[in-house]
Amino acid sequence: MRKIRTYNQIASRGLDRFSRDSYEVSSEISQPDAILLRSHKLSIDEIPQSVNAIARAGAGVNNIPIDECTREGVVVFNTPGANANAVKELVLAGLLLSSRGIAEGMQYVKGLADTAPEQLNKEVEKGKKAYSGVELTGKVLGVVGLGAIGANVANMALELGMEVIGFDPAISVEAAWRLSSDVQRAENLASLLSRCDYVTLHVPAIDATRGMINSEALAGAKAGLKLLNFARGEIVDTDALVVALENGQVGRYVSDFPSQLLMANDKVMQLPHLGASTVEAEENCAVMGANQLIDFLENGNIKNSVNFPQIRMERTKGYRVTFANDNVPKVLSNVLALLADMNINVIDLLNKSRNDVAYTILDIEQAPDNELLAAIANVEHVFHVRAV
Ligand SMILES: NC(=O)C1=CN([C@@H]2O[C@H](COP(=O)(O)OP(=O)(O)OC[C@H]3O[C@@H](n4cnc5c(N)ncnc54)[C@H](O)[C@@H]3O)[C@@H](O)[C@H]2O)C=CC1
Ligand SMILES: O=C(O)CCC(=O)C(=O)O
Repeated sequence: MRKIRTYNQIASRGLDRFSRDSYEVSSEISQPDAILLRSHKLSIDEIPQSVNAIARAGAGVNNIPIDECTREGVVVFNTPGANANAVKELVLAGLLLSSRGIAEGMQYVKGLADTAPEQLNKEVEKGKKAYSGVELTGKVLGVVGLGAIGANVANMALELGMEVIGFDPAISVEAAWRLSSDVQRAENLASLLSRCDYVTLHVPAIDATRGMINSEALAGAKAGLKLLNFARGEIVDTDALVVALENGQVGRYVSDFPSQLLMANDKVMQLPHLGASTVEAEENCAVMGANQLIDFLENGNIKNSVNFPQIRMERTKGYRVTFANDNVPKVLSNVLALLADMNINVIDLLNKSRNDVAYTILDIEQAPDNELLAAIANVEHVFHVRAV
């Protein structure tokens, strides 16, 4: 019986992927084979030795200690694109909320609850001028990060009649294909900020992006910028934002990563972390995360990992062993020599690498015993071995 430890609310369509005959799935397992989670901030102490894989049902993996996982041979997955549409739709709401007095107008109407019915229409008509706004059509939107979400947002904004400028120095070929050729390319962040009425952020929280919207960036922005952050709170330097809101450089800030510092600011709209909170996105992410875990636990295949190479080998016959090692010469040949010395025949093998990590799937003719697994683990530079 394999064991999956969950954190957060995971959609049942995803959990149902684990057959009850072969898997135990619960939020209370102490020695799991794998972890399935959403935004829970996972500390290294919550990852026991038994864990071989972690799946993040979502895009951002800044809640998982990736480097430590890699060193321990723990494969970390995410679910690229599975919640992109949900975030795109909330960005649309953010664009509208920052352009029209929707939220404030609703508050105003609620405040008229005690008004006599025959007076209500008169009061509403009298007060409405305070909540008028501007249209999106014809305005310029800057999209920072043109991955699954950013590309969706950029294409949607073109449909709304906006002019769209994108910035992404590391855009993937796949993402570039998804993007409309009408999206203009900014050479750098400063150039994008200086030209846009609205800017929406869709980058991961990594060293290069933390605090990227700082006082220098905001000083170069078009005055009255409407800034949307549905990526991660730490991408915006909140102290710098407070100043920019005060001096009018930023006209509106909408985010689903609330900050205590911005609570009382009338120009700020803060939501709970709701970008991916739709039935559809939660199901897509849970199903994709569960499928990836199952294929890894049962076959050693890796798809959509953020720290290990993509690898898949068809299962035909024999017994499967996988191992991970430092990506240096001679490790594979040393393992094969060891198997030859033990008179074990290899049926098939596949080896892939990514940065400092190499990973091998090996199908052999006889069932691997503990002696064989220990011998492979002892080969210099091998740091993880598993009989699958
Ligand atoms: N509010 C919410 O509920 C959600 C928030 N997110 C956040 O949105 C982020 C993006 O999600 P996806 O689009 O699915 O990821 P993705 O990986 O498809 O796209 C991220 C893009 O950012 C680009 N990028 C990286 N560094 C950059 C930089 N310095 N400047 C400009 N571009 C840069 C990458 O090249 C990539 O194209 C996630 O990492 C997560 O933090 C994702 C889903 C839901
Ligand atoms: O699971 C969630 O609700 C959060 C989604 C998210 O932030 C992400 O996918 O990066």
